[in-house]
Amino acid sequence: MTTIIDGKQLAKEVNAQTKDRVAALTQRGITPGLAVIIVGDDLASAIYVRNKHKKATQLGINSIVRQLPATVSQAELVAIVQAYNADPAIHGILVQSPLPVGLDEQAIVATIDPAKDVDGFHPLNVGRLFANLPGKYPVSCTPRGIMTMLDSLNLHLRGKRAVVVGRSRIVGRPMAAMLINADMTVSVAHVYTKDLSELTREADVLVVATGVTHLIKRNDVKPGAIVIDVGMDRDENGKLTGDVDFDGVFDRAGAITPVPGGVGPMTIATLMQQTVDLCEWSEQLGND
Ligand SMILES: Nc1nc2c(c(=O)[nH]1)N[C@@H](CN(C=O)c1ccc(C(=O)N[C@@H](CCC(=O)O)C(=O)O)cc1)CN2
Repeated sequence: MTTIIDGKQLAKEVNAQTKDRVAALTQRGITPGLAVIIVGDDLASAIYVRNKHKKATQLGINSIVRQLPATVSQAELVAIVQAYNADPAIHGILVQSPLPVGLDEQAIVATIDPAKDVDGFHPLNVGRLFANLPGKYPVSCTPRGIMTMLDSLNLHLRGKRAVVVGRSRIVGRPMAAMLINADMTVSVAHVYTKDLSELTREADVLVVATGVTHLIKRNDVKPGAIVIDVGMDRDENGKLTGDVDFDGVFDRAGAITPVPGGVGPMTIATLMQQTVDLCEWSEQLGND
């Protein structure tokens, strides 16, 4: 029987733990602080940022949302990041992606203090992840949330085959690194990959993050595979759907994430978890 991996329920469990950790910090006179910078008027980004603010506030995190006009200059944006870098009440800083055309997102992310890089996008933290360095550092929230989902299934990942479809900075690349670090044999497919279906059919764990509606169909999936859908696409009726044809794949997979209600809620829960990690690490309170 196929397991539907309930991201909403798992996010609730992660958030409950985060709330307890925030309460313990608050008792010691420390409140985790999160600064979210959003530039321009992209509707989807505005909704995601509102959801982050709402969740952070519910958990007792001090959340600051800095809304900036699309006309803000690169230098002004860098100055704002630097001010949060210097603010001891702020433990996590993120710049909502995408930024309007004309702003250099990579350059701005590189000005975030790596110890406050709650998205795990700073080149230093990306390098640490890819080198599988020991120690405490933030990593990209969506793939970290997916690793939490895989952990919840109590699988034996070592030596199994993983295929990641998509090579984005936010999901595909860090996902591949985390799966390699979990001792899986990992392939990364992308728009130039030939015979995609031949590759995906080998996957014990298939992660799809392409933005192509229903790219993955029943015959692209190995029977019993774990299928993780990171897609957030709109079908012809405007309904939210994923990169995987859920109805076609459902009874062939061993476990599968729905869209909505799968990976998305885990991204925000992991962001909150990581804000508290950064706060604890800065106070040297975190466990190994
Ligand atoms: N700085 C960042 N920018 C972006 C990130 C990120 O991790 N850091 N990820 C995405 C957007 N994102 C968070 O920022 C995000 C997207 C979607 C969801 C989510 O919960 N989706 C719901 C459905 C929501 C809907 O109905 O539209 C779900 O899947 O159930 C959470 C976070 C790009 N930018």
